[in-house]
Amino acid sequence: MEGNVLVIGLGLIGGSIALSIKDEHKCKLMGYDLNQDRVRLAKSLNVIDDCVMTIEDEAQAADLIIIAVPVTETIAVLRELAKLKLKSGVIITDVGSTKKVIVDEACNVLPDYVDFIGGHPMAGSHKSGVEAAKKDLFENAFYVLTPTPHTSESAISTLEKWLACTRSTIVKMNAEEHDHVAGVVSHFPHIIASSLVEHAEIYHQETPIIQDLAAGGFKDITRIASSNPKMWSDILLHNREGILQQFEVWMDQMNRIQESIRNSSRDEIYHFFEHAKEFRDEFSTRKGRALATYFDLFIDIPDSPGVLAEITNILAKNEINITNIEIIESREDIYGVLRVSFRNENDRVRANKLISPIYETYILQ
Ligand SMILES: NC(=O)C1=CN([C@@H]2O[C@H](COP(=O)(O)OP(=O)(O)OC[C@H]3O[C@@H](n4cnc5c(N)ncnc54)[C@H](O)[C@@H]3O)[C@@H](O)[C@H]2O)C=CC1
Ligand SMILES: O=C(O)C(=O)Cc1ccc(O)cc1
Repeated sequence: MEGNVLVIGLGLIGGSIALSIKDEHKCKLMGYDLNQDRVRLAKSLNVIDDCVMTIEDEAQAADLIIIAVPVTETIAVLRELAKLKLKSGVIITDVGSTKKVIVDEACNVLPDYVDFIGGHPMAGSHKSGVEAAKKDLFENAFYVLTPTPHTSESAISTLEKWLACTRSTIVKMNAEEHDHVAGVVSHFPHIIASSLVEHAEIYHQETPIIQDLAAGGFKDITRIASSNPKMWSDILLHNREGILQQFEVWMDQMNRIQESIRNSSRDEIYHFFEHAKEFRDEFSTRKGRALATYFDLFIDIPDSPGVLAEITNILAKNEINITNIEIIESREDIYGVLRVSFRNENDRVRANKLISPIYETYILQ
């Protein structure tokens, strides 16, 4: 694709889309952020071709505008864009984690000659900022678009062509459906993750060793509690009604398991875990990966000096980039497990071919 692209909001998501588009399309990629330091950082990191000091400067020349700011700010940006004389046929999209309020506002304020299509790449991280952006962030994740019955087919198809570079799986649904689904798999779980951390904190005051012993499962289930509190407050207030309904269902479920434990009802407790396990185990066999773009290779390593260097050297010599590396368990008497994360499936497959003849490797599906 060719044209002028303007990304408004140069954080984790805006930065990642900008990198991906810049890598694939012959376009001029301009970036704007309320925080001018962020714009300059994005320029020095080569995330954008040029800095924009006010939205007016470039919005009027843009063929594609991507709004990648917190959801309440998205409303303010839409109102600002509505005051400008934009190019006829310009496509405006956003990346917000909620859709109904945003799509309704876009329909209300934008003129008819502009095509707005709500968007939500369902992948990311608890990190923020352009410094955490990566061009493969959305690879293999779902990317939801929420056209309305009035959205032109040609605008949807043009946006899909622009976004093909993300190598995500695009799915279309209406904004209400999106908010319901995102509420269940993303918004509500963020509340639970943070409440588990708060729960531990209550006991930690009397028993400080809790913080040291919190490991494995607790860390996995609460990783997202380290996300940006401002971003998540905005999301919950946008999806307020849906979230409130889910509280009812959740409380009911908690009451039921509490009751089963109170009655020492082994069968009911067993079924609670069994049922959850069965549904959870189905996730990994389904195509596409929502909310995660990690390509991990697990390697059994002896706990001896030089092993890490050996593995990273092999990968470096073969020009395979590592996005993360972590020793999961390392004790003197047993093998440790190294988790090495890659940008994409191809890198993981290549790494596995190189490492598996030397050490035992695993790929968890
Ligand atoms: N973080 C994640 O994993 C995901 C986030 N999202 C959505 O993407 C959007 C952006 O999130 P992140 O990139 O994570 O946040 P971020 O905090 O990394 O970046 C947001 C950027 O927007 C800028 N900004 C704020 N208000 C602005 C305004 N009025 N005009 C211009 N710039 C403004 C901030 O200075 C910041 O640089 C949010 O709507 C969020 O719901 C969607 C998918 C995943
Ligand atoms: O860190 C994680 O796993 C996330 O949950 C990332 C995320 C955050 C917000 C979204 O709207 C979608 C994905």
